[in-house]
Amino acid sequence: MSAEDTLFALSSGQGRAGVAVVRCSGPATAAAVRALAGDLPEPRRASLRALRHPGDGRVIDHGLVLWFPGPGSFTGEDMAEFQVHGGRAVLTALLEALASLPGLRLAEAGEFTRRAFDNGRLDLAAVEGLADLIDADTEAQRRQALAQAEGLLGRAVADWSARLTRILARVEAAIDFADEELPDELLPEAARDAEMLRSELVALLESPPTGERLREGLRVALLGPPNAGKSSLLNALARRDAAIVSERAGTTRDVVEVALDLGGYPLLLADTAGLRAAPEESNLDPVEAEGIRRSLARAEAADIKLLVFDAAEAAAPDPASFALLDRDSLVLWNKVDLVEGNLPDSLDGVPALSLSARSGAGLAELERRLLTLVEARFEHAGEAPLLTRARQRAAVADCAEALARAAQAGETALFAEDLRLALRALGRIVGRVDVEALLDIIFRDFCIGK
Ligand SMILES: Nc1nc2c(ncn2[C@@H]2O[C@H](COP(=O)(O)OP(=O)(O)OP(=O)(O)O)[C@@H](O)[C@H]2O)c(=O)[nH]1
Ligand SMILES: [K+]
Ligand SMILES: [Mg+2]
Repeated sequence: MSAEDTLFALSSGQGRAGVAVVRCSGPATAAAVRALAGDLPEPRRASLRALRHPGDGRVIDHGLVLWFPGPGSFTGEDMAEFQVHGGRAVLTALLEALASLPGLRLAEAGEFTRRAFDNGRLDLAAVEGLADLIDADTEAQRRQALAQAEGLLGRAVADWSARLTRILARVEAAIDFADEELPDELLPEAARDAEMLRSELVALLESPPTGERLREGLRVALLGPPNAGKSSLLNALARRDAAIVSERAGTTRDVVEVALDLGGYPLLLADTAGLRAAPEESNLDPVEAEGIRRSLARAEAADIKLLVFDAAEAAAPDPASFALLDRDSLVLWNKVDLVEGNLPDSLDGVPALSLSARSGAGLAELERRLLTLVEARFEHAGEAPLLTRARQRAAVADCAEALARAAQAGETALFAEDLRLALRALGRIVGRVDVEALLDIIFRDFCIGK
């Protein structure tokens, strides 16, 4: 597998389509275009050509050819795109024709992007953003992924690294010219600047993990006593029968999770087993007891808890569920179709909504309230979050720790060493150092043709 190989692959989706795109990257690209299209079209302009099989000259299809000479291409190498009719036989013939040319081979998953990275066209954080952009299901995910793919984190890392390098230069000058006349301020200034950077990084680490949640989905859990209608609400919100509903208390055992797009935000909505007070004392079916254990774990991990009660029990809500109420929750009085009169609009200071999973009353209001809660989580500075993955967060934490150690270092030489470690941690974010082990993991997430 050498960079001398020229890669090709179907870059649009698999299966029949109106138009399919086949990409090619590497030194033999120009020869491949000439072999199929007869000539090399003007760079970066779509040109209509008959594409012929180089073996027997038969016309495979008429299509658009785009020629992107390196290094100004996506991969940094010579590249071409063939846009042809997306029939299976057309693609088989075109891919076969390309494979027959010397120096060309089918690309592996993520290999185009890997070359873009190897040629310095993208840093590692941007590669991750690109993977997220391809996977984005909702509008908010798309915005965040695009900002990452366009180098948002890479620019921040470049700024932090430049500041650290200036600090390190002063400390190294203090070491190298220890015997000479140096300004007294050199080391104290370096220490002060290092501390300023450290506190900025700590503030970033302490901000909520918005970026990670936006990639994975905000975790919303439906919790409450058995038969309150949690599974019915899950189905109503998901608009499909994802969970089993029955009049038997204790129907749901395992956590049932559905992915929802709420106003452009990704949610992971979980239905859980009904909670009962002191399950270990009542002789509960062990399967249901395990279900309750899982419900409580889900409550713990949830970003937002929807506590569902039967409206008939609003006067004395079940204590096991009541115990979970906190500022991250919303109370739902379900089955209002069965009760008369108004229900309290809060419970222990937590806002409460009245609704009916059966009639649909109040569901639109629930979605509005939920969206407000979700927006409050995501829209804190109005800007795209810098950190979107645990890997990036860990590297920033390593950098901040090294800076904290630097502040404690008694000796100038140790101070310099910690600053170098801090710089190294930043280099890991963009893939400048310690990159080999990571690459396979990151590029594996891509599909062939990307
Ligand atoms: N009348 C009325 N019945 C409802 C409503 N929501 C749910 N039910 C009924 O209440 C019963 C229990 O509903 P589920 O959705 O299974 O309740 P659950 O909270 O998931 O129950 P467990 O999984 O056993 O904890 C079923 O017979 C539902 O049809 C509602 O809004 N109005
Ligand atoms: K039930
Ligand atoms: Mg249920």
